[in-house]
Amino acid sequence: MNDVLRLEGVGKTYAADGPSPVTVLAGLDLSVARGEVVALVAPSGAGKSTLLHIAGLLDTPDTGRVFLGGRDMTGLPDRARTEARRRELGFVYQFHHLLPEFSAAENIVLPQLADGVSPRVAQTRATDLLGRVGLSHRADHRPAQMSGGEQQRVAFCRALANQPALLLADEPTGNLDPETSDKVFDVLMTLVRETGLSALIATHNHALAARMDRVVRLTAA
Ligand SMILES: Nc1ncnc2c1ncn2[C@@H]1O[C@H](COP(=O)(O)OP(=O)(O)OP(=O)(O)O)[C@@H](O)[C@H]1O
Repeated sequence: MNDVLRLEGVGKTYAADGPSPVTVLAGLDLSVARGEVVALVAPSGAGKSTLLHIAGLLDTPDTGRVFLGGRDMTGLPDRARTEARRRELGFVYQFHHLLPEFSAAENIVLPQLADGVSPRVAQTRATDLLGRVGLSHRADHRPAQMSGGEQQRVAFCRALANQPALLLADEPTGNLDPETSDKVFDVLMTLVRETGLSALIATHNHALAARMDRVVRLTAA
């Protein structure tokens, strides 16, 4: 079994016990193979964020199962889910969410220290990643001293610093102008390919989606 992520028959209904329940996902099957980059394309409201939250172990489905690296995550206690999330997943969002009072390098180092990586190894990884995204010269800059595209490139480095098995990205270049978005997306794809990472990347941009290995379209449940 070579899937990094597998969702089997996943369903989610909000306020299932309320007067007007909203079924967002119903019987959804989805998998990401090792080394595969999958685009998730969905009209607004179709459940893209809900799906990424479930895949990212931040939310639980009402029905179905979630496997990470072949291991069934369904029904695991919160602590085990948090542990799996930290060890196996990297997240990138539309906004960078970098810590404003720390430099680019520190933003990449700190989460690693929290995960028990030694300061020397954490610093080496940060230096390597910043070099890969062309930001060696910005290592000591704080987020406010960088452009939007640069901030997002640092966020990519942070997501990869713990060497996750799977990257989950929600509109990773969605807040950038089209030209910058294309360039920054190139950087992300190069980084993903060079590291052999598997990824599930949500985007509204069909041209970007077409550059991934496979496109999964989500329709309203
Ligand atoms: N906590 C909640 N309680 C009730 N309904 C919710 C909740 N969260 C989301 N929904 C509803 O579920 C549907 C899907 O939400 P979701 O955020 O997954 O959509 P999305 O596809 O990510 O949309 P967008 O691309 O616009 O961000 C929406 O109709 C939303 O109103």
